[in-house]
Amino acid sequence: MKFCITGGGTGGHLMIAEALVEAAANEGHEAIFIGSKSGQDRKYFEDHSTFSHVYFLETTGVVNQKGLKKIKALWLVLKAFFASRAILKQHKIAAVYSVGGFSAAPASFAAISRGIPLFIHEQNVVEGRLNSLLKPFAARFISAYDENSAIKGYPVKEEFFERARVREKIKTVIFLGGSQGAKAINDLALSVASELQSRGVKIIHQAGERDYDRVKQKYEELGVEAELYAFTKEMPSLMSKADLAISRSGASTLWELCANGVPALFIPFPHAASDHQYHNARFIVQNEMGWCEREDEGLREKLLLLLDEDLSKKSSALMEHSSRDVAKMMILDAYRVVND
Ligand SMILES: CC(=O)N[C@H]1[C@@H](OP(=O)(O)OP(=O)(O)OC[C@H]2O[C@@H](n3ccc(=O)[nH]c3=O)[C@H](O)[C@@H]2O)O[C@H](CO)[C@@H](O)[C@@H]1O
Repeated sequence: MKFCITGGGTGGHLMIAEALVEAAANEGHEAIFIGSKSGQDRKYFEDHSTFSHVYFLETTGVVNQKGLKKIKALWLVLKAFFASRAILKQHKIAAVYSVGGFSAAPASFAAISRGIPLFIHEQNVVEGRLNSLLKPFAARFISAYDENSAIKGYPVKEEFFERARVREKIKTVIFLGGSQGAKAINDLALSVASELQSRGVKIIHQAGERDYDRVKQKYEELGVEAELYAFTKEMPSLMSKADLAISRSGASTLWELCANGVPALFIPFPHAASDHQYHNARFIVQNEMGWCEREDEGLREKLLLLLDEDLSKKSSALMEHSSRDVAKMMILDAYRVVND
């Protein structure tokens, strides 16, 4: 069967697109991609991907624009909608899978207008605006936070499951700032680094490209040995070494920690759309699988208090809450819906 996978803008959406195209290929299906010239879509898929064809249309976000800019953005979406209709027809697409983000709009509306089943993957607890708008027209709306979702769980790479283990005592802490790094988390790490070292707790720290040099220098000044990264491709092995994470609550990171069994103190990015990182983290807290604190709430003391916790209950609960092969299940489910 031929799929079209659409959406993107940031890594959070594009990684799901990547998981889906790989799952589709493993099941013997073909997939094309429709994304945008803006955002990171081209960086991900232009030169190298499992997609048979990739299209990057000229679109920008509509929601946050005003006045003339909004009209121009809508005009671009309209042009891209007609281009997407033609692409879907040319490739005889049987199903469109949206991973959200503004670049999903043209191909999603094109699917609806052609009567092609539309499937949506929502990464966050708070629905994106486009996803909410399209939900009533979708054949499926997949969300890891919704008990009624046709597929349970979040597409996470197998390596995170393979290296999973139940955590008990805290011997290693990992600080994670999301794909961009987070200054607030870097500052927190530096404020507790000496104390951690004196208690024999090892530090792994992903600081982000922008703040890397400053953080490196500060660790040197403190005389603290930390395993420091700007951006790393070794996330599965680094997470597996850690017993506790101090992390932003971007959806992919959150579910990777879950799959690997690493309990976390989440510190949500305060400016995320509709505060969605806070709500992602609250989902974990409500299920008694971790902690969440706002950036400004005496974080150092709270972190130090956590160091004596026995993590085994939370760690086991996280592992029980994650499902393997979610991307594969999404593809199998879409195939069934289309062929029923
Ligand atoms: C600021 C913002 O709005 N971010 C959003 C963006 O997340 P963003 O893409 O920033 O963050 P996520 O946590 O979802 O994903 C980050 C991914 O990058 C990987 N990684 C990170 C650092 C590193 O050094 N190496 C590495 O491989 C992580 O393992 C993870 O797989 O999309 C997500 C999904 O819609 C949202 O939940 C986030 O809130």
